[in-house]
Amino acid sequence: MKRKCGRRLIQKPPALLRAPSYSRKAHGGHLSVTTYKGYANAADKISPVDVGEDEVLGFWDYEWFLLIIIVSESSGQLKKERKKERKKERKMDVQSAAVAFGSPAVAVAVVGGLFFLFLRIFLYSHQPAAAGNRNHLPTLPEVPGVPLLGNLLQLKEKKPYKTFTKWAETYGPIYSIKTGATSIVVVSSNHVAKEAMVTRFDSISTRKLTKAFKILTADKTMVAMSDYNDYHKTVKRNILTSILGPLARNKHRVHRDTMAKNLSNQLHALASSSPHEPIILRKIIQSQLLSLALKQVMGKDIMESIYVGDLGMTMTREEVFQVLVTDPIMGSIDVDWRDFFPYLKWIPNTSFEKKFEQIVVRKDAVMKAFIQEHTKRIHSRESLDSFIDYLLSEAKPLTEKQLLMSLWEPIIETGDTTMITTEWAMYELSKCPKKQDLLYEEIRNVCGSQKITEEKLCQMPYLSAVFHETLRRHSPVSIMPLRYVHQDTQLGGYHVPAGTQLAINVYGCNMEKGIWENPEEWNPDRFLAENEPIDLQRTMAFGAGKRVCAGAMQAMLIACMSIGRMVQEFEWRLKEDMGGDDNTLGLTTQKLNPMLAVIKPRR
Ligand code: HEM
Repeated sequence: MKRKCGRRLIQKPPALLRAPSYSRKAHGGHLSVTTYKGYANAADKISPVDVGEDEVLGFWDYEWFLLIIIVSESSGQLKKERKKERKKERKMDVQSAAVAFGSPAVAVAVVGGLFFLFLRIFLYSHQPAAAGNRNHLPTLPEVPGVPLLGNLLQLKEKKPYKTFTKWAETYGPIYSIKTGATSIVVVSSNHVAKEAMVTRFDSISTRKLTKAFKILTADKTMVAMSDYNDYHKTVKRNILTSILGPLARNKHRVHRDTMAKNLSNQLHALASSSPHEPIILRKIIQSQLLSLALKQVMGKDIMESIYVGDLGMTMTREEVFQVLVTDPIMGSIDVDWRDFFPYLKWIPNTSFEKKFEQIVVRKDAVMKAFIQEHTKRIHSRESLDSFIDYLLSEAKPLTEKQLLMSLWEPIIETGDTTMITTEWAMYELSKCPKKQDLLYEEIRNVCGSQKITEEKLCQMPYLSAVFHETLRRHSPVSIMPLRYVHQDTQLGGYHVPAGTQLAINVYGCNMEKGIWENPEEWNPDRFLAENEPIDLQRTMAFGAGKRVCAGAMQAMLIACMSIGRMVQEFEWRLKEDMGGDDNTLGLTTQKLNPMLAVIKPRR
């Protein structure tokens, strides 16, 4: 068969060679392929734009044509030749072009490129083995894959937690897979996950980030993505002292109370202006969480919009949320094939890098605009007592990059996972009126005619059960950011060699049949059987051990107060046809379709 050369062939592989690919549309649980086109131009629109099928190559397209790309990218000489050839004759393939044009340089480049590639693969796969299995423990069960690609072709979803969970039924709670040249140990059991995060922490305390995460986190400059080292301890102390620790939480109580009040006011306004129209709860919560985070971090919320000087444009609150929270979260599930083939990292993947750099440029531009606003307030001698004031005065000086990341981190952490939990909880309660009634009864018994307050939360076991069951059934972080095994260790009775990556499949842990009865069912009652207060680490949703979520208490207070207040004041029903809609989107498990609910104020 005569092959056609260049982009067309790469973009449209023959049907048989195409991997059983994911759909490119964001419907019915499939993935959407979006790009952030035009970010280089400051005046451009912010929302991600759907692009046509031919414009974007999915990772699976790349797999099959990896070798072609390698050969062609491995030589600058070849690149030039190819450009010339494209102009002259689009139909010729690389090999035949070398012969047809009689260019020995191209042929040499092709052979040289291949030789170089295979040498690198050989050297990579013959690296000295790790220290060895001195305890003679069994080696991990392996999920069979294919040479070179390992299990990549079996991982069709970008968020493979469901596939990992299915494999656990065959290969057990801990097994190993290969993604290209990288070995990953997957843990889908509560017990083994805790062993990894607590008992064996000393051997698994670092991270190896994907290219996307490296760019987004300015190479581990965030608390949550850093290695466990002195930098981590400094920035974690900062965030605990100023926002998340017990004293800081008390200080920010006023902002959480204001959030609950504003949420209620906004819902009442909507219910009275258009009582039969469904509301999109997500938008309202996002706006309130942005206010709360900005008050904690910068000392002040923005009004309707903010001028972002570096981009030369004014952004609305929704656009700010998009740039600071949604774009980075949605962007970070994108895969750079070089993550799977470290010996190929010398090959440029400029479109991928550019896309992430643009996300970072816009995020940093918005954060700088907030800092400028704050500087004006310093000059006008306002009394200031927020996270930025703490970082600028009391804490160990940070570089500009570290300052920007430190300020941004609580905004994205507050804006995403807490919103996801609250939306899923309200979705489940709206779907099941009986459970909603039980919660309403509890609130009425405890609060009477008073508004729900944080002090009352400890008297409401059903509300707590609703929160924890939502974290279990819809774990916002379905797979923990990968950890790196930096010295030989053991897990679940198996030998785990240094150099392995570790994926803790939180979704799998929370679907473990031996621990949870009918795990697919959302049923808060399962937490009521326990007589003691619910352990925050019971569902693994916040992680465990030294890297356990530092914002768990804040998340619980915000989510429980919001859920409680919304059920106390309104009756919630899903808009028709919204049932059975469990699909998710993004790095965290945001509902694919925003919840649409009709609300009726309670008397
Ligand atoms: C329901 C909401 C939340 C969930 C499910 C959640 C989940 C997690 C998880 C799973 C980790 C551990 C990652 C790992 O071990 O690799 C983590 C870490 C962290 N989270 Fe959260 N989180 C939530 C809300 C928040 C909030 C609101 C904040 C702060 C504003 C926050 C701040 C942090 C920080 C700073 C860390 C890093 C802790 C460390 O590495 O020492 N989280 N979170």
